[in-house]
Amino acid sequence: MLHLIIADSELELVPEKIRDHPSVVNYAKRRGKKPDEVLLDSTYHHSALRLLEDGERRGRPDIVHLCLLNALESILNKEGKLRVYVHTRNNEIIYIKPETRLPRNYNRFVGLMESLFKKKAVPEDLELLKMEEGTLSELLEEIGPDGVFIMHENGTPVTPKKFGERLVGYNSPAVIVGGFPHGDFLSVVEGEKISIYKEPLMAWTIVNEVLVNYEASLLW
Ligand SMILES: C[S@@+](CC[C@H](N)C(=O)[O-])C[C@H]1O[C@@H](n2cnc3c(N)ncnc32)[C@H](O)[C@@H]1O
Repeated sequence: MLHLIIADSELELVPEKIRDHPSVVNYAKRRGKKPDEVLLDSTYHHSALRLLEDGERRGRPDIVHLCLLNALESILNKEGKLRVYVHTRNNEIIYIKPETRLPRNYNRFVGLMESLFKKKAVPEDLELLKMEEGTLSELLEEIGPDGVFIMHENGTPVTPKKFGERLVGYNSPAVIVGGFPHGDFLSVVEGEKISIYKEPLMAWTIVNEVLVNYEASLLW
């Protein structure tokens, strides 16, 4: 079983500091919601983001959406060999049941995340997605992996194929991918840093490469 963690993800409700900014107020009104009920989104809140610390990297629910679509629709997940978690910059953890079918449409995904922030579990009966407070270290402690790998452009260079072959040597490895567009991890955890390409790649590309190469070594 592979544990995939999308870590330090830029997924959050609009922070209090910019809730009365015109870009936020108008956006919330258009969507029939209150400013404290909507996700921060760099596409719509670009001018307000400049007022926030780390504003250049925040408000990227699209990264989480693409990583989750790729992971949940993977052969590895369909074979029951994958668990996926999202850890956010504000130390929330989203637990996702493998049978979850996420909306393909981005706007519907945003609506789903907003209701998860509000209710802490969606749908309330099945709890396919559940949100709890927790740091990345606490999540790792709970999972108890026998290997921790941090995907990082400055890590030890390994080809994707060789990395897949290495991962199958573990019973339940954890692989951490950054759910942010620029810069480095905010969380500090122990683990082996791995680079699978000479340049930085998008988080969802790394997710695909890791899952496909692990699957190839594990199943075929
Ligand atoms: C878009 S990157 C993060 C931003 C990157 N530091 C930059 O400034 O361009 C998102 C994540 O993908 C993973 N990643 C990106 N390139 C990688 C590479 N060449 N090898 C391994 N992981 C990589 C890392 O986990 C990283 O945190």
